[in-house]
Amino acid sequence: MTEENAMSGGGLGLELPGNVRDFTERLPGVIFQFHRGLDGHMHFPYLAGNGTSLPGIDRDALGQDARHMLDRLYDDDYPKLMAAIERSARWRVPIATKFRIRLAHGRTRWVALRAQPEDAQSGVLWYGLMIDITEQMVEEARLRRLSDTDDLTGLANRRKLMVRLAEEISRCNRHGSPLSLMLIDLDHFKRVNDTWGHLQGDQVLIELARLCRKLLREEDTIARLGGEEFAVVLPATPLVRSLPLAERLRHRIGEHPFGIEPGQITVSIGLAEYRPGEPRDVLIERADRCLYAAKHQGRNRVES
Ligand SMILES: Nc1nc2c(ncn2[C@@H]2O[C@H](COP(=O)(O)OP(=O)(O)OP(=O)(O)O)[C@@H](O)[C@H]2O)c(=O)[nH]1
Repeated sequence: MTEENAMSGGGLGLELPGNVRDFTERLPGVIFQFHRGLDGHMHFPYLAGNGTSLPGIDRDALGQDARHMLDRLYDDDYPKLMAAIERSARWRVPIATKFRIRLAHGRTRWVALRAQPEDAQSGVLWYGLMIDITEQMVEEARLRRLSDTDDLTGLANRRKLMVRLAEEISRCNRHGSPLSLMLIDLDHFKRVNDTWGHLQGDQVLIELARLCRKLLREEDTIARLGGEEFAVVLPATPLVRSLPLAERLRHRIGEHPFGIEPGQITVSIGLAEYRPGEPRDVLIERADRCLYAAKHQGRNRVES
């Protein structure tokens, strides 16, 4: 069978436009054969497509050595792709993965790769395709940001906080590192709204978020749980360190003008340190009980 016949649409009577090379070079992606030899050497015996996903990468060089592409992968993505290739070679299962690649002029593109392995005389041969999915990934990241963010303050929202807390708890249980959870609630916020109006109330919430961001570390996740309640996840922080931090935060908030006058805005804070093995909700309940105690004992205070 000639190359043309093989691609001619079989019994459907469809004619391939032009020759196969013209056809493949117009595809909005790349089709390829990828070979890994018994000695581990990798190369692309065949590579065709309009190449939009690979500008700056010399195709002829890839025909000799796949490293010309693999060397451009992001550090995090390289081991992921290597593991996918290894798994596919060992179990003869298809590869379905995606990775980021650095192209000419500092550009980064996301590439989706699908490939089917076959036994080859001197190793494994994959037949596959690569498609540029950068736009889709950018849009996904935008939507994820939206669904993780509190509209008013730009902080993480409750959903995001729960995810981060679960991640940090699992890290604690694995490595035994300390973790604190801080719940912050504005005192008499209803009075603030009633006295200065809801818009000014909103400004207070925005300013409080800014102040927390400024006073806390980059690794700390600050979230607005809703209304006038906030939470902070403090990784690698035992109570002996989070307690003075909470006191400092409370103090700084109390003396901040907030566009009204200093002393009008105060917060109550409940603080709890994670106990290894404890479920997430129990930690939250303990911090919440401390917050309740702080309110009950007169507000503008920290309880742990
Ligand atoms: N401006 C503004 N106010 C909000 C928002 N969300 C909740 N609030 C107000 O926050 C107030 C919360 O009132 P309460 O739950 O009684 O609590 P509080 O007045 O802060 O009293 P304590 O918490 O007991 O000190 C209500 O007046 C809500 O309307 C918001 O997004 N913007």
